[in-house]
Amino acid sequence: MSIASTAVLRCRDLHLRYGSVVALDGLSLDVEPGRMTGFVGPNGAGKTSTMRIVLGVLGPDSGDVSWNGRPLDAAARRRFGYMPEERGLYPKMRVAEQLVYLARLHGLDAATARRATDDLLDRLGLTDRARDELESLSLGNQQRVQLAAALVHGPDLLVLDEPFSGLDPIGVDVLAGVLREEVERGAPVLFSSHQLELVERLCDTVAIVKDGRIVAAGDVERLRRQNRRRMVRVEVEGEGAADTSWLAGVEGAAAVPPGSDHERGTLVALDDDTDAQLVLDRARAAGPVTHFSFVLPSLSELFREVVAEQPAEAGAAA
Ligand SMILES: Nc1ncnc2c1ncn2[C@@H]1O[C@H](COP(=O)(O)OP(=O)(O)OP(=O)(O)O)[C@@H](O)[C@H]1O
Repeated sequence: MSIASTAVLRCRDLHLRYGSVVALDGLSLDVEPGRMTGFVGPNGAGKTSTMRIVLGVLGPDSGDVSWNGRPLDAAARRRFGYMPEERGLYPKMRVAEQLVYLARLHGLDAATARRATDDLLDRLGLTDRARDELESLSLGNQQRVQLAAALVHGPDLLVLDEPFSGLDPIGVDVLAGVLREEVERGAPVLFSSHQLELVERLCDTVAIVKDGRIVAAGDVERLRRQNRRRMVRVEVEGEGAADTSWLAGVEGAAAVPPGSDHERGTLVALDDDTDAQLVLDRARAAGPVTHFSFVLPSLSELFREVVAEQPAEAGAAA
């Protein structure tokens, strides 16, 4: 798709208030072609508000949104696919019928709408549910239909508000596979999520928002590498990850609480001037060291750091 291959969404200096609550406080965000962008941040940080502005559901108090270098207008928005936070399909309508209907609303002719529907139901593993009423499907399958609704007109850009919430691992894999195909087809994807391991696994780019502003953004791997905080993973034979007593007394070294992405051994965060060899010496005193390596922080660790670090200047009443 020639248009989508150069497609870029730019949000610049968005401000939005709900009464006295500052929801967006100068938020700027790019969604680049060929990339899956994860939009993460604490509850109430401004993700849904930003997405609603992109889709024209809300207007910002100030700031601009452009698409391919031009101010975003209604015609361009009709070519976007949106999965809102409040899922809004018809519970009593049959799955395929509803998708065909939505595709026709987007201007597809009947035959094309039916083809697009069949194709999507197949990709999302829902072919055998095509004739069922939406409300008879499990919540996870209803969510797959929601994604189908955002995709049925072959959009130029996808904006998805927590598309993975509540899905089982197979549902996650199915949705992730379809989204990856969409990115490869030429439609960049912006999705919000609180599942940071998932974002790290799926996304090329991440934008971290806090108090209505972006506090870190860019290539996920580069952000992890740029992080100035050094960490080592240490495994001491016979010592469980939870037992970090051997580290006691090493100044400028702190055990990071175990998480699912670093279950083996102990992850130790080092201050700038702490010598990692001191940690190794202490570990060897506790027992044979079976593993010692420097590791990059995970996205979750990065998130905690940038979200905790930035002073909360805005977001409350002004
Ligand atoms: N309709 C509304 N009226 C008043 N305040 C609102 C409204 N919608 C959002 N807010 C406030 O605006 C701020 C940003 O909310 P938003 O829903 O954009 O955040 P979010 O990052 O999507 O949060 P979450 O991760 O919890 O979904 C919050 O302080 C929220 O309470």
